[in-house]
Amino acid sequence: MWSDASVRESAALVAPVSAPTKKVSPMSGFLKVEQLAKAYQADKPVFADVSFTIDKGEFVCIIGHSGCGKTTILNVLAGLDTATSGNCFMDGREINGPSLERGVVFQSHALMPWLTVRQNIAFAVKSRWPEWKTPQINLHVEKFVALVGLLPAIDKKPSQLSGGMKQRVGIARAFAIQPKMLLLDEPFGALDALTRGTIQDELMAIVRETHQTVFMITHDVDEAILLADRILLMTNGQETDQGYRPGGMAEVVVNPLPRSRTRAQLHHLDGYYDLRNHIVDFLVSRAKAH
Ligand SMILES: Nc1ncnc2c1ncn2[C@@H]1O[C@H](COP(=O)(O)OP(=O)(O)OP(=O)(O)O)[C@@H](O)[C@H]1O
Repeated sequence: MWSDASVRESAALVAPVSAPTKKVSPMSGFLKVEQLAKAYQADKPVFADVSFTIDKGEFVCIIGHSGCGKTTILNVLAGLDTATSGNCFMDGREINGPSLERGVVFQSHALMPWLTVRQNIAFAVKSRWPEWKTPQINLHVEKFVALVGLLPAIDKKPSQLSGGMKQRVGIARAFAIQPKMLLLDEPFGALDALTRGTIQDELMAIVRETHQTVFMITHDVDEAILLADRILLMTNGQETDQGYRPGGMAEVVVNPLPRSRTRAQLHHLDGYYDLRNHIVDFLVSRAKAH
């Protein structure tokens, strides 16, 4: 899933803001996904009839077994892939290509190895605001590098950074273009547990502070419970006695835990185990991985 990450990310960074389109959606919500389907084989769609909305400032995670189509949905939202049928709208406009209105972070950080941290982020900032002069770009870059605690490494190249630091740069870059929406495809998947926890905390703090709208793929149930306001549960496509049934959205779970939750106290909160068991039960008995 990750081999084409740098191509996808570069496309997302350099593409112009999508032009307005005429289609208007009847559903409410900042992001609207309507009856999305993707089929590589016409008779066996990976998923079908996927509809959901995300409100402004909401953090939504999607969970499902490998192959159910999570990355495909994220790529369609990023404008890097097209659905076989259905529509996606953000802020009233149809998504029909990559746009700097949507920041994307992949599992592999997809930094340009020949550029320093500052230059990697400045590249994105210049694409977003071509009229800005160098001092303004530098100030802006420094602000977001500081946000992820990387000022001491700002003039280093990716090869001089640890995996966690590189992932922080990717997050700083996504935030620096001040997108209307952040799309995160397992951004912490390649990190060790300790680093992952620290960056989860940082991401949560920045998201809360900036009221960022986020759509994130994760395989980690605790990560979803910590970060998400709502968790989308997806089933895999499967053969049944009645024939092939495409994958789809089985359930949308609202996170009842207080938004002020932290990683350290999560396990002590009322409702945590009920929520966790519900999601794990879904994955074990209803999601049907192949
Ligand atoms: N270009 C392609 N051609 C054919 N099939 C594809 C293509 N891209 C993805 N698929 C298939 O579509 C299905 C969904 O892929 P996708 O990467 O969206 O799943 P996912 O839920 O993100 O999986 P993972 O959790 O492993 O990343 C998989 O069965 C995959 O093999």
